[in-house]
Amino acid sequence: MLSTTTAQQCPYLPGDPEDEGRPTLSFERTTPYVDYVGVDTLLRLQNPRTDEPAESAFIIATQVMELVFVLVRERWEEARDRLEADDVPGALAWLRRAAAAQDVLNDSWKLISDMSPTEFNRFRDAFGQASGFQSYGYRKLEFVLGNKSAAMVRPHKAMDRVAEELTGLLERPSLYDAALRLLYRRGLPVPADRVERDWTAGYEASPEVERAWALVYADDRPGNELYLLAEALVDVAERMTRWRHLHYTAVKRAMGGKTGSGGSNGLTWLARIVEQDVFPELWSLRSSL
Ligand code: HEM
Ligand SMILES: N[C@@H](CC(=O)c1ccccc1NC=O)C(=O)O
Repeated sequence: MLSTTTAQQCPYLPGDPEDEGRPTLSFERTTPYVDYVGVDTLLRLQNPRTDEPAESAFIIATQVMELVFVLVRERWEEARDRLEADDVPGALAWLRRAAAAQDVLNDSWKLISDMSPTEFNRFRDAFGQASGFQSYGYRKLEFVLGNKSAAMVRPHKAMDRVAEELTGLLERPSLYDAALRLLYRRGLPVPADRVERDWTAGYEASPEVERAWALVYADDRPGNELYLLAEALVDVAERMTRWRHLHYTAVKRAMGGKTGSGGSNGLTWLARIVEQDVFPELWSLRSSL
């Protein structure tokens, strides 16, 4: 019963002779936790423009995804750098961690996946022309994966730092380029125009690259690190496509086939993106194995 609760039974009450081993309770200013994590700053970012509760969920889901985009990109960049350094086990470890972060990213759709058109309409006017299409965090992810397009830097031109970072990623080999360059160094018949090229150009699938991967798949023993690499890339690719598909379904559910706030024709445009395979040859080779 509550009334009989004594100081000894409560782990937080001070004055207990056996205080050691318990958490610190007094601080001069804020707590070190609030300082380190930036909790006050973080929570100041909650500024819904309407009273519709679904708007709060929409903003938080978007913010959560923007944060996890950063983690996924950092991990893919680590994996890319490990591949460029011929360290396949290192790359595999980073790809595994990236896939775990992608799982969290995909799970965060649950925060808004049941939003109805009526709820969405109650705050849709409030954000004007804002659209996820303008997310530079997402664009960086696409560039690191290898889906390059100079036109996609344009919306960010007025933000010098962002435009510079995007251009930097546009101009260097992607994660997939790094994997193909490694296959080449390991003696697989990757065509020369995939080993050195204008990295700003979009990736085009190639039958020769498919054949090179097929040679890797000929030895599926766990000791073949190139086979493990291929399958780790497929894990990443599948999760990316799943994100796009979850997005597509959320859009279909919340706004049907209406025009997007970013100016696209919405679902029709997003459907084309869902259909594009990530690391295309790693999927096409499965028809001939
Ligand atoms: C139910 C909620 C959502 C709806 C109705 C929606 C709607 C749309 C639409 C219609 C587009 C096409 C571009 C346009 O014309 O606006 C789009 C693009 C996009 N959205 Fe969403 N979205 C939702 C949630 C989210 C969330 C939570 C994120 C996470 C950041 C997000 C990120 C993106 C991105 C990155 C694009 C560009 C995709 C690409 O370029 O391939 N969206 N969204
Ligand atoms: N394109 C969406 C809105 C949208 O995308 C959006 C708007 C504001 C803040 C985040 C967004 N996220 C996702 O795409 C629409 O057409 O309503």
